[in-house]
Parts: sequence; C-alpha cells; structure tokens
Amino acid sequence: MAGPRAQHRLAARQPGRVRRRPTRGRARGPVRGRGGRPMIRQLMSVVGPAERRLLRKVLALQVLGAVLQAVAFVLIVPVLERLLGDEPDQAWPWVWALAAAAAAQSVVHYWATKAGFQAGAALSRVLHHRIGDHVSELPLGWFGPTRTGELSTLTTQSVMGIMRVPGYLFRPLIGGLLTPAAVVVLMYLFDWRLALAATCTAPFIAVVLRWSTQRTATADRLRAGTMTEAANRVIEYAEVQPVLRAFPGSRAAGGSRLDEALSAQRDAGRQVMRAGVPGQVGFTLTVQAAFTVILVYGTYLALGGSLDVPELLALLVLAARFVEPMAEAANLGSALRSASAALARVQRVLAEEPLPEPEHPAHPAGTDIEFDAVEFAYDNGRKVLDGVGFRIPEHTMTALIGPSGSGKTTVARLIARFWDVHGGAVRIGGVDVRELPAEDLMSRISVVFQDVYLFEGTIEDNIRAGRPEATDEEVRRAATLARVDEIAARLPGGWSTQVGAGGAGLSGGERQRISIARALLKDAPIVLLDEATSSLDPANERAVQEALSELTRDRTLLVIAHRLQTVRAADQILVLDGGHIVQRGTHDELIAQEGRYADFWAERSRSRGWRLAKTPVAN
Ligand SMILES: Nc1ncnc2c1ncn2[C@@H]1O[C@H](COP(=O)(O)OP(=O)(O)OP(=O)(O)O)[C@@H](O)[C@H]1O
Repeated sequence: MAGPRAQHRLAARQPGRVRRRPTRGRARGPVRGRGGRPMIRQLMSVVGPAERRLLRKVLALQVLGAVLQAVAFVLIVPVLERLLGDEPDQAWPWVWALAAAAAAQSVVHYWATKAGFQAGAALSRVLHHRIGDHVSELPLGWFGPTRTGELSTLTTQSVMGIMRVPGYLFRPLIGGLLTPAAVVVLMYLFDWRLALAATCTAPFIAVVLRWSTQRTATADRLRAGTMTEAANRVIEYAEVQPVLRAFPGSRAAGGSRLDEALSAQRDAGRQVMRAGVPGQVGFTLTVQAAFTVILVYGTYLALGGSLDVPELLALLVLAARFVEPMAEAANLGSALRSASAALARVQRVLAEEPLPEPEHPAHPAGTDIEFDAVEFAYDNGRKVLDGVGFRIPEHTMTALIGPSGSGKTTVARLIARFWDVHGGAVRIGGVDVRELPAEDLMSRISVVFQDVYLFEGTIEDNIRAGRPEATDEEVRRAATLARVDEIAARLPGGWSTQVGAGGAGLSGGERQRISIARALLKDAPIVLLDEATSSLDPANERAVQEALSELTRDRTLLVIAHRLQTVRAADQILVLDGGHIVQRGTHDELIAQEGRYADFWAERSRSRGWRLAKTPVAN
C-alpha cells in the first residue's frame, strides 16, 4: 500500500485530471538530486534567473580576480630579475606593471566581494520564499511533529550556510584552482623547463589534496550527525524535565541518553582530528617536496649556466606563491561540505510533492459530507480506514465516537484533505474534495482540533486570524459568543494580552475557546471539531459548550465527541472501530440496540472515563 506521499505522486501523474499549481515567481529549473553535480550547478538549480545572473557575475569577477592575482604573482619575476641583476633601473616599468595588476586585482576583488554579498542576500531571500511557497502547497499531513524543528533548522542554519557560499567560498575555491594554473601557464613565458617541473608536481599535490579531503569527509559527516543528535537530546532533556522530576527513576535514563549523545559527539570530534592530521601533514610534505624538486632542478640549471641566478630566485619566489592559494582552498573542505549538505536538505524539502490541484475546479452544491467506501493508510501501510461510508446531511451534527486509535481524527483530516484517500472518495456537496482547489476547500471548512495553536500576538490577533479583514466589532462579537470576553476580562492586559507562540499561559479549555471564536469569525459552513478530552473545570466546561452551540448553529458539523451531552445532542452518531463504521443512528436508536454504543453509554454513565475495547483492523 502506497503511503500518502506516494499516493500524491501517483495522483500527480494521472494525465488530464490534475495539474501542478503554477509556480509563482519562482525558478523554473528542475530540482534534481545531487547526483555528484558540482555545487555551483546545484545552487543554480534552486534559484531563479535573476539570482543565476548574479551568481554568474560573481563567478566571472572571481575568475578575473584569480587571473589578475596570477598576473601580479608572475610580474614579480621580471621585477626581481632586474633588481637582482645588473640593471636595477630597468625594474621600474615592471614595478609599475606589477602595481597596476595588484591595483586592478584589488578593485576586482572589491567588486567580487560586494557582488558576492549581494548574491548571498539574494540567495537567502529567494530560498526563504521558495521554501515558504513550497511548504504552503504541501499536504497538511506533511506537517508532523518533527517538521517544526526541521523547518526552523532549514530556514536558519541551512540557508545561512548556503548564503555564505558566493561571499566567502567562491573566492578561495576559484583562486585555489585558477591562480596556480594561471601561474604555471605564465611561468612558461620565463622558463619552460621550470614551468614544466611545476606542472609535473601539480597532479601529486592534487592527489594528496583529494586523499586528505576524503579522509576528513567521512569523519566530518559523522561529526555533523552526532552534533544534530546531541542538540536534539539537549532539547528533549529540557522538555521532559517535568516527567523526569515526577518519576525520579527515569532521571538516570533521561540523563544517560544525553550523556551518550554528548560522548558520541566528543568521540566524533576526536575522530575528525585524527583523520585530519595525516591529511594536513601529507599535504604540507607534498608541497615541500614539490618546492624542493623545483629548487633542486632550478639550481641544477643555474649551475649548468642555462639559467641566471636572479631569474632562478625570482622563479622560486613565484613557485612558493603558487601553492599558497591551493592550501587556502584545501582548508575549506569542511565549509564546502556543510554548505553542500545544507543545499541538499533544501532540495529535499523542495522535492516534496505539492498537493495536486484540479485541472477543472468543480463547484459543490451544498455542504453535505459523504465518505464513499474510503480506504486509507499512513506511510507504515497499516490500513486505518477500510471501506468507511457515511453521509452527513447539510446543517446537521454528526458525532463520531470510537476507541482510541480507531481513526476518528483521520476521518476529520481526510475531509480537510490533509491527505488524499487511497480508495473510494470524500465528497462535499457531491464533489470529490480532490476536484476542489485547496483554497476553495479550506474556505468552506473551520477546523477546531485539540492541539490548538495560538500565534505570537494578542488574543484579538489570534481571533482575527480567522478572517483578517473582519471589523473590530465582528472580532469582539465572535469573542463574546465563544465566551472569550471572560478570559480577556480576567487577564491583566485584557484583549491586548500577549498569548505567545503555542498559547503558553492559557489553559486547554481557554485555548479551545479562542480557537472556537476564530472559527466563528471565519464563518465557514462546515465545522470539524475534536472536543477536548482533558477534563475542564465546570465554568470552562459550560463556556465551551455554549461556544460550541453557537459554532454549530446552521452549519454542517462533524464532532469527534468525548462528552455525553454532545453525543446525545447529535442528529447522527457514528461508531468507528476496526477501520469500519460498526453502528450508526441517533442516540435513542442506538441505545435500543445491543452493541458497542449501548456498551459505551452504560460504561460511560457508570464512570467518568470511557473506553471501547479495540478490535483488530482488517487489512
Ligand atoms: N501521521 C501519522 N502517521 C502514522 N500513523 C498515524 C498518524 N496519525 C495517526 N496514525 C495512526 O493511525 C491510527 C488512527 O489514528 P487517529 O489519530 O485517527 O485515531 P483516533 O481515533 O483519533 O485516536 P484518539 O481518540 O486517541 O485521538 C492510529 O493507530 C495512529 O497511531
């Protein structure tokens, strides 16, 4: 059984039925896997034409800068030749040429650096937009609990790592390759034999450089992995403090997971050192050996009389400078790998399939909801819904009950198209939800789930999120209907109280009342509601019930019900178990039958908590 994402991919391939949403102001280049492509190509593939132009400009300037640097290096030879020879006065034209080359290189370097920073800022902007645009088109089901951390790392550390590339990495990398190459080529103008000797040493230096980079690459990757793990363990350790303190026995286990991660990080750090030292020593020795070869050969030529001593000295100075940019580039291996890994992470998210959009949007007639032989499984392949069928008539209330894990939340999520079904269809007003544009579908639905998210902002801001263009009166009216006015009156800052990200500082019932007010303001004709399971104090319980009765008026409502009075008030009750609807009807009809509902009612009436025995789901 294909998982939700695989299923989206299948749907996206069906010809004629769906089309990908147009890409608003984005790069047209395809996002393909790394496949060993040079980083610059990877970078070009995730940005738009304007940023590509800017990157090309930076590259061109850096290439020019590297060549000018080589020219400046090479001009040292005639200057030294003349200064150390018999006619020092003749050095002046070369000194001026050297000064001109150095000045030109400085100017180009300034332009390149400026363009590099501009390109970095543009990269950061475009990547943030692309990630934001793309994520907004992904199925809601993609947003699991780990995504917050993933997205925040992506938009901060990863994007920062990538934006440093044109400003900080291009110059040494391009210089490291081009300047030595240009130096060797220009050396041929002075003495082809020493130039040839330098050319012959280059492959050895390159091989050792590659070997040392590969040695540290594996250790570096290991260290990056252990650092992420350690960071996650630190966060986990902070988050589970209440549990660790409530259950002292678990403290050792909680602490040891963190200790293990930290010592793995330490070991990985040592491994990087161990792996890096031979590479660096090997590189230095090879460079020294190459220099010695040139020195010995040059001395041999000078002793034989075929090379002047001043020219030999000048060429040796040049040879010494020729390895400098290579050494600088060699030290950037780690930064380059981490930028490449960051780019790969961005590409992975950008490669996630967006929700397929209908080619010919349909128009629902009404707001009744229908499940027609719906089948659905999450990525693990276990069928959660297996041929579920029911209808919620317009402007009626349906209560969905069933044991924990029976798929009640999944039913609600499928109506809001968090994922697409794998079999059958979910219809609204007779139209398959897959034939509705995502925005149209969401404009018809209000979702009040248990894990209410409150934005960083005031109570008022949070309610207004339901309909940003609403007037102040409309916001206050929704708030009053949902009994949020009582909350505002109690809080020191009133309506302007900051409720903070995640709504810290408010109880579960209070958060749900704000989310009901938000839904009331949105005024969508369909409401999907997951009643709070946590026990509320009587005042909050009454307020939530009153708020709900406002919310459900004249709307089509599916409620995942946990309270007896909600279940009783429903026009229809559906009992979900084992992947099927096992009973349906009104409270009176179901209570008259023997079955799971009657058991549930009897059990629930006896105690405050209730549970239905779970039966296995047929696959
Ligand atoms: N994102 C997910 N990925 C994989 N499996 C999931 C996911 N969400 C839910 N499940 C699994 O699907 C099954 C149905 O979950 P669902 O949340 O729909 O049940 P529920 O009836 O609403 O449970 P509860 O009453 O405890 O909230 C469970 O076995 C659950 O573990």
